Amino acid sequence: MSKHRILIIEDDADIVLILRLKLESEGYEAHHAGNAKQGWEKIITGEFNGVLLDHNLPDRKGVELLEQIAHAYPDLPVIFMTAFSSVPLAVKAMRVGAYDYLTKPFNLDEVQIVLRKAMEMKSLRSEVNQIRQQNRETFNFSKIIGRGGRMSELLEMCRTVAESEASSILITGESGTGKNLIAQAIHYNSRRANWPFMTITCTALPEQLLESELFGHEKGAFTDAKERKRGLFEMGNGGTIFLDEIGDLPMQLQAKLLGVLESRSFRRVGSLQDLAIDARFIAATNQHLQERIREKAFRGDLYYRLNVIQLEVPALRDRREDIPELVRYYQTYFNKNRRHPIDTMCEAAMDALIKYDWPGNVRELRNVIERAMILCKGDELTLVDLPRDVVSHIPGHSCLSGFTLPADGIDLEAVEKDFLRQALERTDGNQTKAAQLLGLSRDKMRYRVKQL
Ligand SMILES: Nc1ncnc2c1ncn2[C@@H]1O[C@H](COP(=O)(O)OP(=O)(O)OP(=O)(O)O)[C@@H](O)[C@H]1O
Repeated sequence: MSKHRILIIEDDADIVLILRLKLESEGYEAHHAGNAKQGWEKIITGEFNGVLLDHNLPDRKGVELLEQIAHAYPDLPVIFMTAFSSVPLAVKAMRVGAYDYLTKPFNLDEVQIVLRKAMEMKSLRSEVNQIRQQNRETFNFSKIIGRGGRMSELLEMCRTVAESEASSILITGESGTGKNLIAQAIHYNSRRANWPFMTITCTALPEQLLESELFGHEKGAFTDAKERKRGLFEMGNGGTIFLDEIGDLPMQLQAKLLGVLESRSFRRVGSLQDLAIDARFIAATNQHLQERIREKAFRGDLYYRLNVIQLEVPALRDRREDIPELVRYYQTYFNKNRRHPIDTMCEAAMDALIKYDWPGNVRELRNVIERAMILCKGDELTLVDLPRDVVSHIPGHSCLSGFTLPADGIDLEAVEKDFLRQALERTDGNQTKAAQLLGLSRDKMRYRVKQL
């Protein structure tokens, strides 16, 4: 690991020497500038991890240079040093962007502690920025596949909603249609992107646990509450709270959630103090909430409160035009783990996928492609690589070849040879075209012709 480079901007040679020795003994690479002009020149030409900046420099006040550095290099931690224990000056330095301050005469251990914390903060900050960047890429709208009419309309709406201030959104659609994906894309493309995206599945927990997951609790609020716990509402403050399977939220919690949405505040279980919340709520369900309202299992008022904006994700069978693009997307995706890529799918197999009803929607399609890529022996996905359910709707699926086995059987090798010969005759010996007629890869065709 390379050493952290620290720049000392200080005109007092004794202090520079002491600092230099201390920094070098702690494994830093120490550099020095004797005035503000030199210091600035070094900063713009060298990659520093931190700066120790004195206030009383011969050519300029340190705090002025600090302001300039903080403006141009907001991620560079500057530790401000002043000879006097001047509280107003230290406050000013912190206000204009110092990471911390030291008053002279300082204890060298203190210098080391402050520097170490600054380096940790800098590396955490760059890690956070990297994760944020990755999330923005992963949850970009362009990663949601489907350019057919219904999907592009929906995605357009999602983009608009993401940029808006809409405080509650309801996403409906069958299981596996991509509600989760859409909720995350909305968050990471909104002004809340740098704040948390908190998610909870309302079916996953018994009522009391769910309540404390959402609201948090005070120490002693119930028997198992050994410590104070921050809930999802508190941790997601500033960001987005995604309530998946909202249709299964117990009635009592529905009333409490409605209270939170209306008052924009909540209380930890066992507390009397209201805490303000500024978050966007996205709820998702694969149930017909209006039916649940009729069954008295869901509150109408909560439904209307959540339903300010409703995004309805179509089932895959209602947007079959997107299937080829999704297949290509997942083939490319699963190719990443393979030594020999499988880039194509025969027409008959694609046709079967387009005609299938996809009760599990995109999730099921993804699994089907993943399985097919594992089972496939050639360089193209074919009907035999698809699960029985998916091909069962093809007429005569039990004999995908379209030929029924005669009662007294056949000579399989003779039949195979015969078909190979017929295919080659029909294509004037062109093996590539003959392979296509037989639904074979070129390699398989070549192998069989050799055997013939
Ligand atoms: N349009 C899409 N493009 C690419 N991948 C998608 C798309 N829609 C869904 N997926 C993928 O399908 C899988 C299921 O999606 P997701 O979990 O978002 O569905 P869901 O509607 O929230 O399901 P459930 O109701 O079961 O929670 C995920 O792997 C997701 O990445």
